[in-house]
Amino acid sequence: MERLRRTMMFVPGANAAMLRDAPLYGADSIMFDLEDAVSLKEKDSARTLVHFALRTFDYSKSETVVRINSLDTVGKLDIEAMVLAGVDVIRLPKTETAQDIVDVDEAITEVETKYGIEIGRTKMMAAIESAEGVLNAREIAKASTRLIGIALGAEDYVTNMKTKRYPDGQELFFARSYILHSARAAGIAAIDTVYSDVENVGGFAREVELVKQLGFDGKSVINPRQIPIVNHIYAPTEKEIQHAKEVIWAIREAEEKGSGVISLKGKMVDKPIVERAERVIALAKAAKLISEEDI
Ligand SMILES: CC(C)(COP(=O)(O)OP(=O)(O)OC[C@H]1O[C@@H](n2cnc3c(N)ncnc32)[C@H](O)[C@@H]1OP(=O)(O)O)[C@@H](O)C(=O)NCCC(=O)NCCSC(=O)C[C@@](O)(CC(=O)O)C(=O)O
Ligand SMILES: [Mg+2]
Repeated sequence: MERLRRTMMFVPGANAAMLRDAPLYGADSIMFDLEDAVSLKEKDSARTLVHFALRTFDYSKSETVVRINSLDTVGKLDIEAMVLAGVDVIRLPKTETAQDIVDVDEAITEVETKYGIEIGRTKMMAAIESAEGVLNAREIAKASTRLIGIALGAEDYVTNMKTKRYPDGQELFFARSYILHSARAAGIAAIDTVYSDVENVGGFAREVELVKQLGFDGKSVINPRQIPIVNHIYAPTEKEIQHAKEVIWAIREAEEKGSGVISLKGKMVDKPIVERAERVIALAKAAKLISEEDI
């Protein structure tokens, strides 16, 4: 079953208390930041802190992600420390081209080889935060077999586009759509950007509704208070769960009879409908609306 990534919570790498408490909030992925949330003079100490946090604290209920600095600054040092600490995913910020991904992939391979770690164990994701990055998203998404997803970084993106973020998100429509299509074409996850106004719960909820409707797997969040809002919006309704169960029961019955298509209450049920039903069940299990054994 595909891993759920409804929430990917940024945790500033230089903040020891936040690193310690991060697993308490139930984010699907915890994203330790060594890039923009860390000042230049704290880069080395943040790297050491995150390395030891990964080796010390129990993050096993979440996927661990580290946002590194670019390779032309201290990115290689970040990669070595994080791969050695066993991080699940390295996130490259401000990805502009497929070559950026190939370069990070090679740097990871070098470290895995040096320390006898299985080649390919460390996964990658790319954050796309500029016009150039968006236009190259299709190639970026297919640039490495390590890639588990691509994400929009809207604060940098709107700056590059000489605009700002508006409540209705129209300025992000092309970037969101293109990133989403690129991810789907490559068979990887698409993660939407952060919503920086933590106090604006209504605005955040509207944005989550929109990106869920578009098809994003989930959203980057910056504060634990945003996690239950995303989980609530991504949770299927009782009616959706019941329908998904009926679809799966119907297709199981059809398969027993040697058929891949069946009619349920007058509507055709085939492969894409079954796939959607399976995602509803996975989301319902993650939201603990049904038990693991239920279906
Ligand atoms: C926003 C705020 C200052 C609010 O503080 P407040 O203090 O008002 O928060 P409260 O709610 O009062 O906190 C209640 C309790 O939760 C703890 N707690 C809070 N946040 C926590 C957390 N993240 N992790 C663990 N613990 C946390 C806190 O320590 C407290 O613990 P305790 O004291 O024990 O009760 C704070 O959240 C925060 O710093 N967020 C992270 C910001 C960050 O990482 N920015 C960089 C990534 S974006 C970027 O770079 C743009 C991007 O690149 C993005 C892209 O690429 O997508 C682009 O271009 O768009
Ligand atoms: Mg950014």
